[in-house]
Amino acid sequence: MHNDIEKVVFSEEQIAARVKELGEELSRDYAGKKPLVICVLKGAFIFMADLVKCMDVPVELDFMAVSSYGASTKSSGVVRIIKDLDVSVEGRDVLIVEDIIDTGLTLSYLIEVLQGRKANDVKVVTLFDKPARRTTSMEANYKGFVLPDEFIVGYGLDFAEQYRNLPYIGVLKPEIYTDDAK
Ligand SMILES: O=P(O)(O)OC[C@H]1O[C@H](OP(=O)(O)OP(=O)(O)O)[C@H](O)[C@@H]1O
Ligand code: HPA
Ligand SMILES: [Mg+2]
Repeated sequence: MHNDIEKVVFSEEQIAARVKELGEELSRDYAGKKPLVICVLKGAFIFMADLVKCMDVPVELDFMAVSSYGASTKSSGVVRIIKDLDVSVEGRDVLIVEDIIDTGLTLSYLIEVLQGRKANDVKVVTLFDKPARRTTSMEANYKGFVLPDEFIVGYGLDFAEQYRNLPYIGVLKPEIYTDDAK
């Protein structure tokens, strides 16, 4: 285990098992369709890679980068598009892949943008959901795990751009956070 980690919340094996279940559910629901699967960078990159390997339908992939957290554990409340999609979503069945829904600001912004671009259907799959911190009415269509109000890292999720490569989900030791801990 990494020295900065206080405890492991989900092991690599627990995550893999849940991702497989989500992939199977999505394969059933998208049977006969060709969804445009959108990865919300950077946090969702590992989840997206593992999830689409468990989806047994033809998928097209694209990537979008949005950011609201910077080097803090709290959302700035301002969502910025850093990298836009390469393809048009008009008339497409879009599946947004997120690592985590916290305040819901990132996703409510993204959904509004994609609906404004006339997607046929916009659904959301998130690996983690922290409903206690919601400031919007955002609800995912598919979710992996529901979490208490704890800042997590690993499996794509960062604190100040670190720890994304940990294969498990963990909570950092309190001394790792600087000014905005808890
Ligand atoms: O529901 P919210 O409060 O909006 O928080 C969730 C979003 O915040 C994180 O991204 P971040 O903006 O930190 O960028 P990153 O994916 O590059 O880490 C996370 O990956 C989600 O996209
Ligand atoms: O718990 C979290 N960890 C990492 N990034 C995040 N962005 C929102 N919530 C989190
Ligand atoms: Mg992040």
